[in-house]
Amino acid sequence: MTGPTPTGLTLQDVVLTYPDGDRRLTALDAVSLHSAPGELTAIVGPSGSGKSSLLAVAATLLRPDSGRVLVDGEDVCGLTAKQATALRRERIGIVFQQPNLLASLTALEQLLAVAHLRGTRPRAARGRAEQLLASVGLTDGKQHRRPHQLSGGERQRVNIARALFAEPAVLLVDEPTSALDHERGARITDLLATVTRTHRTATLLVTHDRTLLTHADQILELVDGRLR
Ligand SMILES: Nc1ncnc2c1ncn2[C@@H]1O[C@H](COP(=O)(O)OP(=O)(O)OP(=O)(O)O)[C@@H](O)[C@H]1O
Repeated sequence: MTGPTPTGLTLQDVVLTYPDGDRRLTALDAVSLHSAPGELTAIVGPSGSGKSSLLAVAATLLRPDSGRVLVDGEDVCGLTAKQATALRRERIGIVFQQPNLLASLTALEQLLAVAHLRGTRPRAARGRAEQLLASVGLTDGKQHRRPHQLSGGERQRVNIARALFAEPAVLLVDEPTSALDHERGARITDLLATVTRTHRTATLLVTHDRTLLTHADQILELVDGRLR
């Protein structure tokens, strides 16, 4: 590529196919996009259009058949499984549809578990975890509650704070509001826009609900694996 190395997340001509009987199904068909640090990019599209596949490729969970995925200018498609795991831990925050929190841990402990995996010193980790939870609105003792003692929206906030713990360059978010009513969904999308700006993440947000996208910097539509 010519010019300066792009920061944030870049996909170049990404093709992804799945086995489909004796043929192959093309889930992503020459997809190119760029999301800069501090930019919220929304991906919308009907069921089966390839949204989850796109996030999986961006997360290095699936390797594309061809094309390139760059995180802060580094091509991540050729990484070994071990390198890809390290990249996800250090550079990529992932927020799944259903908050996959550990039932026995409090909100604070969910973040401290990440800190432990990363080898962050306990005192520094605790301060940072408390600050992050406060920044997503979890104060007044809620940081000491377990998932079943929190609302769906609050659980999703813990999920977002946890994904931000490593100060990732890229934040990937898959239908974060599907289990929430419209108002709570809108507040989560507002929060994602705010953290994208303050943490300077290149954020990809997959959603089917266009009414939640008032804060997106770009909205890309995926149809049959192609971006429009
Ligand atoms: N593991 C797989 N093996 C074979 N085909 C798959 C696999 N995963 C997804 N597909 C197919 O790839 C296409 C894209 O699927 P994908 O899950 O990325 O779509 P999506 O836009 O996220 O859909 P939804 O909104 O319903 O979650 C679909 O035709 C789907 O059937």
